[in-house]
Amino acid sequence: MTEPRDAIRTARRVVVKIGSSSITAPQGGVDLYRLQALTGVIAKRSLQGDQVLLVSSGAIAAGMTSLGLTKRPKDLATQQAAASAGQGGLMAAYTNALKLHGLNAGQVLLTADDMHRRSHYVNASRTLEKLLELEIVPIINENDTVATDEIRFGDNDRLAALVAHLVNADALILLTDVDALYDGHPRTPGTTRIPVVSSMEEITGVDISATGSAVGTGGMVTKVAAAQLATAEGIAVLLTSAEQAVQALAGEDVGTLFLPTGRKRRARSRWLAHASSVNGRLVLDAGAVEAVVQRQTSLLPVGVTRVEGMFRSGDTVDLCDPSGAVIARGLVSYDSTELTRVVGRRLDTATASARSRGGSAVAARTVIRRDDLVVL
Ligand SMILES: Nc1ncnc2c1ncn2[C@@H]1O[C@H](COP(=O)(O)OP(=O)(O)O)[C@@H](O)[C@H]1O
Ligand SMILES: N[C@@H](CCC(=O)OP(=O)(O)O)C(=O)O
Repeated sequence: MTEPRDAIRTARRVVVKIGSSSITAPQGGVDLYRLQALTGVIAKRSLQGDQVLLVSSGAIAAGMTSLGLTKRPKDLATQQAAASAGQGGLMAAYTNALKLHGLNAGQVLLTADDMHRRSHYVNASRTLEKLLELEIVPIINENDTVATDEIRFGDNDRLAALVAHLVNADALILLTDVDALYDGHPRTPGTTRIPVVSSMEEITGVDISATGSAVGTGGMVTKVAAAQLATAEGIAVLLTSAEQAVQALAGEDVGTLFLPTGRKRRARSRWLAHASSVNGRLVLDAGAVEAVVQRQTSLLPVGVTRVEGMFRSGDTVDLCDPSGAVIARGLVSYDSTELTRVVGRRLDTATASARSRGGSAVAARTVIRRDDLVVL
């Protein structure tokens, strides 16, 4: 019988995420000792022939010393300045540490837009694939210096899950300053480690609200959300402390293992379901909901009852059932103004109807092709 943690031990492509608190000091600056311990673990796995990508936080915390700060800055501009001052040194530390093992590191800084836009996403995927092919260890972080409050990931746990989708990883390892998810705040007496989570419902009552270290951002909430994102796409997730990284990668019974809850889908579907940004909503009638969800057919104008939001052809829109619940997502082949003129019409009558209603003809066509649709 296979052990659940074999999924981690045997994974060929692994995304490891390390939090700020695990590679920097509480008052700022890179903690070289702990960074080298981490690179030792990554190098061992890489030299075994597996592919490891590292998502590393810590630029802001690393840059605090250059700015003369002893606390993580709260405002965006100072965070960006700290990240700018810190990212170079952080990357240099990784480059030097991996070199000791004969490995090269490649820096990849991503913005939320790189995930939202299909062309950027595909481009990022190509870059990462090339780095892996060349046996260069990708070291990924958010491009903090150009991110604004509205368009930032904010936490690297989500970024790590999206990177795991992007490269179709077999496993995601979230390394932090606590050795596992506990059934309450770990500082509360009597709380115990949760070794395995098979479905997110199992942990709905668990208190994950307390925030963690002085330099970290999301606490446990963002880690559980990241685990949910990755496991939904068939990726096993192991959450543990940086100190237990060796045991975690060896498949030992440490940390919390989140088992895959969904099947691996096509790359395009993964992107549509989790990374693309949604620009509008189409409300469908019951027949169209059944066609899209059960029979997985393309969506035709006749099944659309309402168009909400302003979008262009090629944008992502949510599909809702008559009660407004989102049931699917897809790439729409009409602008919103065009689509408004043909909703509810059969393909053969839509063109004429559009001409009579709007003046100019709209060539009636499929609203969303089945290949451009993902059921949620
Ligand atoms: N139920 C829980 N189990 C374990 N840790 C928890 C729980 N609830 C909150 N936490 C907190 O989450 C923290 C980890 O988050 P954070 O400091 O943001 O880490 P990182 O910098 O690695 O991203 C832990 O230090 C812990 O205090
Ligand atoms: N991009 C930021 C990290 C943001 C973040 O998610 O931090 P953490 O909660 O420590 O993983 C940085 O490099 O400082």
